[in-house]
Amino acid sequence: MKDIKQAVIFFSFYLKVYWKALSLGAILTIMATYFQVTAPVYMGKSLTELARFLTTWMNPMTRSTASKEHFYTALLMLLAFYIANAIAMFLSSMLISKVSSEATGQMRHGLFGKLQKMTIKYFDSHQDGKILSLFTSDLDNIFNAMNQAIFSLFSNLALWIGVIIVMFQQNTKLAWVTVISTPVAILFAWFVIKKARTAIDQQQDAVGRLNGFVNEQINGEKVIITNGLQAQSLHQFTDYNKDVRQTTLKGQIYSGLLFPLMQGMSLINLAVVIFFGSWLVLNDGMDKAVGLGLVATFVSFSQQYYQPITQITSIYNMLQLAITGARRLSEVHQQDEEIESENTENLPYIQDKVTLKNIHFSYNPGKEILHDVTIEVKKGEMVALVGPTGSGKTTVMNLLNRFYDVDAGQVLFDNQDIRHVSLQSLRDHVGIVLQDAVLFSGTIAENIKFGQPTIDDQAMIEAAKQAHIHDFISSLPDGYQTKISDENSVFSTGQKQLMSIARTILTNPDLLILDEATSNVDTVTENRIQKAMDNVIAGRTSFVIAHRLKTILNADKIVVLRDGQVIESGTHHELLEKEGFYAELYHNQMVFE
Ligand SMILES: Nc1ncnc2c1ncn2[C@@H]1O[C@H](COP(=O)(O)OP(=O)(O)OP(=O)(O)O)[C@@H](O)[C@H]1O
Repeated sequence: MKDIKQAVIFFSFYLKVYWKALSLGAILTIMATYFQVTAPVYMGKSLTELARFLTTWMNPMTRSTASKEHFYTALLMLLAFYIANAIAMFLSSMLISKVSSEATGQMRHGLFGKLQKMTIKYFDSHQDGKILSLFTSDLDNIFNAMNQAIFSLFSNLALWIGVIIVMFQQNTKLAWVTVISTPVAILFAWFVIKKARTAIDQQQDAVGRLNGFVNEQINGEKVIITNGLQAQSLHQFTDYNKDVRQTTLKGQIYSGLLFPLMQGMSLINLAVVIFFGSWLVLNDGMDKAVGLGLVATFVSFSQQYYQPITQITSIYNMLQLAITGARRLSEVHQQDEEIESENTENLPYIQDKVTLKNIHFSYNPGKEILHDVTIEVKKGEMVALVGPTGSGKTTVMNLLNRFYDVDAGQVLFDNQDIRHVSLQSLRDHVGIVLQDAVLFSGTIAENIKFGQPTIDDQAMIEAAKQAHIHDFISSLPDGYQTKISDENSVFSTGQKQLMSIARTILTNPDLLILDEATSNVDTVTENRIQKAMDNVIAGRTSFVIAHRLKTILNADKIVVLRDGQVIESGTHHELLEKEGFYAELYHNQMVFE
């Protein structure tokens, strides 16, 4: 029920601007229904007129007065009503399709826009695949439901009500005979739908498990091949696949049962209507020609009456999927956005220092990750953060860029708390080089100039030179215009890293955060990356997350983190002399270098 309420709010929000088109669609549907339910009356009339004509014509006394005029008029009306019905249906469905595609476009836009305002916390805690499925399966389900199911639901409901009204106008007894079996049909349909739904849920779970497995295996293919685990992988796949096959079959059997079941009910009902109709004509003293027409009319009504029940039950799943999709999209819209403080000022350039002051921080309530952390970096200096995995180095970086807000303490640029400056100006001042270099589809030039497309080529080339990647780019046939997404231009991790360093150099950040990434590359590339990093760091206020201690020997200050606490800090030599945790880390690493 809560889902349905949420879906109604969601759809009303996106559909309210289309109220005129939707009202017109509704009027056209009602008109189409009127034509459709009135047509059988003319069919009956034409048969009555034909019977009357034949009776008059077969009697030699009255033959001269026999006329087919009324028969032709009724036939023409029948034809006109069918044509009018087809035109109104066509216009209405075109209108609904237009509204559906435009509204889905708005939903897609709204979703993407919302994601752009979302906190990093959201992306940290939601899998990429799940976010992507909002754009693919959820929006597809919503579009299909709006385009087919909602239109079908409305037009079938209108048809159902219309048929009931016209049937009772035509003949109450036959109308009761036609509708009497409805509760049985709905009960059957309900039972089958419930079974089908459980089976389809199981099928979707099985498909989800299979996809998860395939995704994991593709990502880990190198490990599988190196360890010769292909046969085992295939064996596991066979089990997942079997599960999907079995649940799909079960789901299809139940959902496939619905249509023939309703069709069967409709045919039984038809036989009952013909039987009682003929009985009524023979025993009710009705004019035989009128009676024949009436039975023919109710044969048609009986089919029309069952058609909406069959259609509505068969679109139930489609509607259910759209309701789920609307709930999932609504949940995204309810997520927190990045908090832009009131009275925000622009962050001035650093004059003296950047400080993390007595920081306490937790991602989730009750589990503090950083405990009273204080770190200071003077303008133009480099501070290196070192510590075992999970000690909180990346978390410090997240706080400096205000991806998360601190629980207690302050992040200060000079004496300015970053919660009181605009997010945009903070992000303009801070440049980040991440461990995993991210390149977007487009050319190399577009990637280096990312976010500042108007910058001139000379500055871009200069940045690439400082990042030690210019020579490589120049050696490519298309140089800076080489397409990143091109199948033929697959760049190495090191090359991607250097390009992203060039991008950061070009933004000329006031504060640089560098998540050192030299573990995945060969020694030559590692040296080039190191030189590029030295270039980007030179004279710049910077925080470096160091994984390899030999790269930060020249840092102005090394801060050692353990379990979210600063346990030591000083220069490399000072820390070695202390013979504490850092000295131990350093000696241990040097053994492997
Ligand atoms: N998004 C998150 N939500 C909840 N906990 C998190 C999140 N990110 C990190 N943590 C937890 O915070 C702690 C510190 O993690 P952090 O990534 O800062 O460590 P790190 O020193 O950078 O580690 P590494 O050297 O392995 O990158 C860890 O216990 C980690 O499990």
